[in-house]
Amino acid sequence: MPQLNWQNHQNTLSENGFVLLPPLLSAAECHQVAELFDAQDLYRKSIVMQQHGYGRGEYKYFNYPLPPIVDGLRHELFANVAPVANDWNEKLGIVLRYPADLDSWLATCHEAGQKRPTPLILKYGAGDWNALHQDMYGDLYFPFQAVLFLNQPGQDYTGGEFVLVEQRPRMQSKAIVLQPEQGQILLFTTKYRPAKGTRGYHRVAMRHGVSEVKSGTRVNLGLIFHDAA
Ligand SMILES: O=C(O)CCC(=O)C(=O)O
Ligand SMILES: [Fe+2]
Repeated sequence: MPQLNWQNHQNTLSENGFVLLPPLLSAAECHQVAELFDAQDLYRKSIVMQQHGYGRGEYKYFNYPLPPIVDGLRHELFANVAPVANDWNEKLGIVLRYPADLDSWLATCHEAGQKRPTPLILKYGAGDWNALHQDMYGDLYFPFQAVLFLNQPGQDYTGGEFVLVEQRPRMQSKAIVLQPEQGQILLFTTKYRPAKGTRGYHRVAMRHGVSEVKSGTRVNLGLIFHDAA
């Protein structure tokens, strides 16, 4: 991964509950990752979203061992946002602290029975979309997750914006709509973020989804840092 100004990105993530990193992968590298969608033997489970009421489209959970690029990004991102995760838990009065490295955190997940890998690859064609949701797979969770955008909007697909919704307590929700470039990574809140009020911090729940793809194909890589029960 090229050198990033992590201090700035950590601050933005902490303040807003999401941060869009500058493009980190070339178009050719994105293409290679997107092609994994059709690889045999890499996956533990395939989901056809319309069969579950999740929207429309298909996604697949990788099996261990993860492809090196997926594993490398998962480790590098975790190490750089774990300090923000700990700061959030402190602000929200949650006692759990995350270790500095992903392997120690995954060992904790595995000991608690959350052993199945959660990184996934999603493919949407025209008419496909992803309903607003949260990716919880057990009691243990990490407060951030990431998506890597593998196609170029306007060129490879139209529509298919990434949508974040903040469910503010006793107020109407706020929507954030993003259309990142190919090769960008978005880090965002998995469950809730701390927001400062008059009496300290309170929890603002966040959900994410994808608006309907109007044309073309949109493939994304999802990186979730807790494993699944
Ligand atoms: O396709 C997307 O951008 C959303 C993927 C998603 O929901 C996830 O990675 O958890
Ligand atoms: Fe998701």
